[in-house]
Amino acid sequence: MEIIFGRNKKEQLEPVRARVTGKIPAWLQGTLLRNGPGMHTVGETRYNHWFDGLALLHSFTIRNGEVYYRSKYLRSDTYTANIEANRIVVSEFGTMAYPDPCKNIFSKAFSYLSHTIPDFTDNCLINIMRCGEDFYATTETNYIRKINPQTLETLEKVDYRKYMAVNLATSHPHYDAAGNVLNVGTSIVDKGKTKYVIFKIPATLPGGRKEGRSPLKHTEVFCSIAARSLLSPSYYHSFGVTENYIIFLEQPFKLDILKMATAYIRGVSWASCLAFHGEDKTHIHIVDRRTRKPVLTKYYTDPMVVFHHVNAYEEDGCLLFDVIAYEDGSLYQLFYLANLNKDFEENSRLTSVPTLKRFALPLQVDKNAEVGSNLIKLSSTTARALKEKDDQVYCQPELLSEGLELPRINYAHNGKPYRYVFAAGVQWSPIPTKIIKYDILTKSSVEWGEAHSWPAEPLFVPTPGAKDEDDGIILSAIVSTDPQKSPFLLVLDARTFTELARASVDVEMHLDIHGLFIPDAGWDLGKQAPSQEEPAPQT
Ligand SMILES: CC1=C(/C=C/C(C)=C/C=C/C(C)=C/C=O)C(C)(C)CCC1
Ligand SMILES: [Fe+2]
Repeated sequence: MEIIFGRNKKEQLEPVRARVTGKIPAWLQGTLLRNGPGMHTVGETRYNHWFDGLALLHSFTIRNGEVYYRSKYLRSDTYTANIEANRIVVSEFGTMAYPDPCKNIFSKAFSYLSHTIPDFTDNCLINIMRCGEDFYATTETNYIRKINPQTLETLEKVDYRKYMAVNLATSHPHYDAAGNVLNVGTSIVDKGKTKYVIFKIPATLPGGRKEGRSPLKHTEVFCSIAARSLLSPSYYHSFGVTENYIIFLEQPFKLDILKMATAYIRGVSWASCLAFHGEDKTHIHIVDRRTRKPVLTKYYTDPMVVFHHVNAYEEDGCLLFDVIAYEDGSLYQLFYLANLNKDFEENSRLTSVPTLKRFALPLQVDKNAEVGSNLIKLSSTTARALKEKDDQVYCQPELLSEGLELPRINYAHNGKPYRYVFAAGVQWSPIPTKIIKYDILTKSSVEWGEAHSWPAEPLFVPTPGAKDEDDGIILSAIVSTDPQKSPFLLVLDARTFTELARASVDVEMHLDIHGLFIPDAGWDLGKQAPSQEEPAPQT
């Protein structure tokens, strides 16, 4: 297992042609571009956590039934500094690094005092974001790196702080029909306040694109939500949107800012500054996209930890949202490389199973409704929302399914009613062994799995002109634990989950995290996202 997780992967700079068996649909032309950690050892030094590894971009270009694979390390400043020093010199999630080993405790104290909130890494290893014509590798810090999606070359380093006060931002943005990006970041102790900042990056610029003009310069703050605590904002990995609302969970999985400010001098990692507070609630914030203001009702639910929102939509005056929830914050613990060794089956047992849960929130709370009454009258869900005193609403979710992670949907249904969740199947271990299509309507699922095969996040690509939600294909990169078996790109019929084709490559492929598909014939943005351009704010 160590071998698969922790061994440094070689780049495949020249595109290699894959061996295709089966038949790739003729309409499927484009590039599957994905990101994930590929190098965990630099010289004699080794990262502690799988999320620390240096970003390795890889792509499968599908053209006329053929598939070409290539990969390249993101030339982040972090990568360059590490390679030049031949050791890890930049801190990551689970590894604190010291650029100058000769520094004594006094100079360490000085660098701590001069950087209360330190300069974070630009090792953007989690996802790929599309911003108009441009593509960026993303992580959760204030940095993103522009990349060339064809050659996988690394371009500009973008610091979100140039455009707004955010120290962290998710690697799971949403896109509207026009391709505008909506994302959330955390602004830590800025002008005495800690806030969750919802921001928008326009896809296009007024007057069109000209050399040197970036849509990022036109980033605007859409709405801010004050954190409940100045020094312990919640950690979050994604958020949800419907046509008219944004859903943000302020969960009891929190970053301790004082611990972070002293982590460097104490010699501990950022990960050690994250903690689950089982005694706290999960606060559900709803922002109205039309007014750009938070809804005043105080919705909350039991303590939980959510990394991935699946989808959300509005139905009969209610807001429904689906998430993959855990009962504690133990998931990230399992990805320490020390646990991902040959005994990983015993070491890496999830203490809480990822559970697909549906929440339903009443958008209007009847003033005359009795305290304790259920405000949800929908026949489509058993989720409840109990009225409490002082504008408070306690939400009890419906449990839909267990053992799903890395959820994807047909993005044309994002923010709208939908039926299917495509996800990786995980049970007691965090490693996916199957790909699942879960049908929310019938509460049934179909699966794809093969011995020794670990699938990556399954991505849905719609058939051109498709009417049905599941009319399309699923793409997933499959890595094998059997050294005799080459990794391959799997192409499934999304309707039946039968294999249409596989494209095998004789390379040592890494396990990746997230990515996107770029169709060759331009990206018809209108078909990728459902909602319309936001109206001007009403002030
Ligand atoms: C470096 C760094 C961070 C990195 C977090 C990362 C890298 C998270 C990865 C999460 C993944 C891959 C989740 C998958 O579901 C923090 C904690 C935001 C804050 C401090 C600096
Ligand atoms: Fe994610």
